[in-house]
Amino acid sequence: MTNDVLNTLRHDINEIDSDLLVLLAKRRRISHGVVEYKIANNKPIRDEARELALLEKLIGYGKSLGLDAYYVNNVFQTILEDSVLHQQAMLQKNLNPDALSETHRVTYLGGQGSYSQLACHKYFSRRPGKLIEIGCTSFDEITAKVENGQADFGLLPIENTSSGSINEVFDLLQHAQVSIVGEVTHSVEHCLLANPGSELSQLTKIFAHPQPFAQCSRFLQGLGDLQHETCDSTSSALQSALSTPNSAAIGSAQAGKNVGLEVIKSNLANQSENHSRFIVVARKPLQVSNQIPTKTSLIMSTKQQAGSLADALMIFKQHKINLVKLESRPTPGNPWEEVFYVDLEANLADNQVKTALEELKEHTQYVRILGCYQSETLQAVSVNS
Ligand SMILES: O=C(O)C(=O)C[C@]1(C(=O)O)C=C[C@@H](O)C=C1
Repeated sequence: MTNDVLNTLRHDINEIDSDLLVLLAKRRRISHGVVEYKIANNKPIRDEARELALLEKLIGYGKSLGLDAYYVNNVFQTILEDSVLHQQAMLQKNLNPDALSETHRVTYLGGQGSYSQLACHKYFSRRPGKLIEIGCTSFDEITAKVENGQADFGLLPIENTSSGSINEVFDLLQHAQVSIVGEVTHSVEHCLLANPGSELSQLTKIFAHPQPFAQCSRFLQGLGDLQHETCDSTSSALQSALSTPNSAAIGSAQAGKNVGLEVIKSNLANQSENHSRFIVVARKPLQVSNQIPTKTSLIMSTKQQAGSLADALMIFKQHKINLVKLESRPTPGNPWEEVFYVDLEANLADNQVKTALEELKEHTQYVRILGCYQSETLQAVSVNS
């Protein structure tokens, strides 16, 4: 095949890809129109029966065109997720017009290229407005700036599929005067990044935030006794790698490219599906529409007697409230006493939930609602193909 033939084929592919983008943008605009109907008619945003029918039809049609079911399903699940999350964000904006203003001042950990920045861009891409980014060097600084009004929102990583819960953030939530108003998950693809021309065998030192170190522990063990230097954020790890000979940093390929570092090894995380979940905090709670999947997070300490945690959890069962996360942390100043973090699939505006939370007070020493927010961890509909 000559170069000319390759160029022609690539030109054709480029045109098709552009056409696909035009169609995707058009589809998204139409889906925005559906929200108006759903607001006017108080219908849930998600219609799983419609999604299933749509996927089955598309998979069937795809087969007739020689496209396998797995491929078609994956592509359209992504499109549907985008559509649902955009619709939800629009509905929330409609319900909280003052709180979700045209300018979002957002604090997050690190600066250019940090995973928190990527998650921030993802979250606010669905919430149009001017984004003013405030990179911070600690989780405390992130919440302090929200508390004192220097920022409208703060983004905090709360858990990761490889390294588990981020305890520092759970502990911070015990005393921070903020409300959880949102969540976003972001896939974290760790790469080893070094100055151009560097080789793995020449490295003597690796810079990273403690989280990437934990999430890539198996790969790092395999490298032998290289020096590990922990940094405040991925952005500062990248800067250190840039200025230190024979060193590398752990970060995303995009972050490396932004500062002039090259990928010398990719897919470093212990789990191939490495995702982080971030919470979005604000000074005041937001109202959450009953038309969208909602989570409520709370902290509670139970009475110091046998069965008190089980009694507290039974209340959720009795009220048919699904518990999606339960985490325990020590209570500061009270050794061996635990405080429990609970995530529920529940909306605080729901009477059933209000009753359950009243009953919960009878079985606990202390309950504090951390926030009620739209759930962005969507369960995809499953298609038999
Ligand atoms: O058909 C609808 O009700 C829509 O809102 C559109 C759409 C889609 O993007 O296709 C989005 C969300 C629903 O869960 C189902 C389908």
